[in-house]
Amino acid sequence: MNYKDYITIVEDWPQEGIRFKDITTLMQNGPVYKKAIGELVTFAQEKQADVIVGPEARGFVVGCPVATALEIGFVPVRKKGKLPREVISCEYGLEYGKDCLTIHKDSIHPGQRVIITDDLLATGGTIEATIQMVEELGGEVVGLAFLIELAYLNGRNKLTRYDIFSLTTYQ
Ligand SMILES: O=P(O)(O)OC[C@H]1O[C@H](OP(=O)(O)OP(=O)(O)O)[C@H](O)[C@@H]1O
Ligand SMILES: Nc1ncnc2[nH]cnc12
Repeated sequence: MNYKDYITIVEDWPQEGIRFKDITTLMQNGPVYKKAIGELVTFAQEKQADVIVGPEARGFVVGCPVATALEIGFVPVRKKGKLPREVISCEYGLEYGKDCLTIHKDSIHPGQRVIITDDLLATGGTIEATIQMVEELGGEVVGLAFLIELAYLNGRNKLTRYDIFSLTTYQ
């Protein structure tokens, strides 16, 4: 399966110079979406994940189906001001801008094996911030799983301690 056939590249969006990888066209194709999620499920299963963590918003469309397939929990990481109970937070930089992520303080139990999922690894800022919060709560990050990796932004270099799985890579 060549997943790139189902991902749409949008030039100069959301700003000039960015080649945006739009996964909505992949998600619209039921069998392809299912196959993509299935590959991430296999990775999470091999890693014996206890819980899946995913950052808003596209991390949800990847992480939630993986969690339900494995019958394990899903923990949302959200942008500041969205989670209703006590949180810890972490600032991070993006390919286009910067932001602050949060996670509920009681969402991860010490020693839990955590897989972090997202649609795309770019600079690695989002995942680095997510890892920092999961580890602060005592979780063990046993793997990182993506649909897409943008190799030219070198996100991997920030994440050398972790096992990374990506379905398709753009050079
Ligand atoms: O590796 P990085 O440089 O951190 O970039 C990758 C992140 O950027 C995008 O999310 P975005 O913050 O645009 O939010 P969205 O999912 O709500 O669209 C994408 O879904 C990843 O989470
Ligand atoms: N080029 C890109 N396409 C889609 N999502 C992104 N998130 C960060 N960079 C991105």
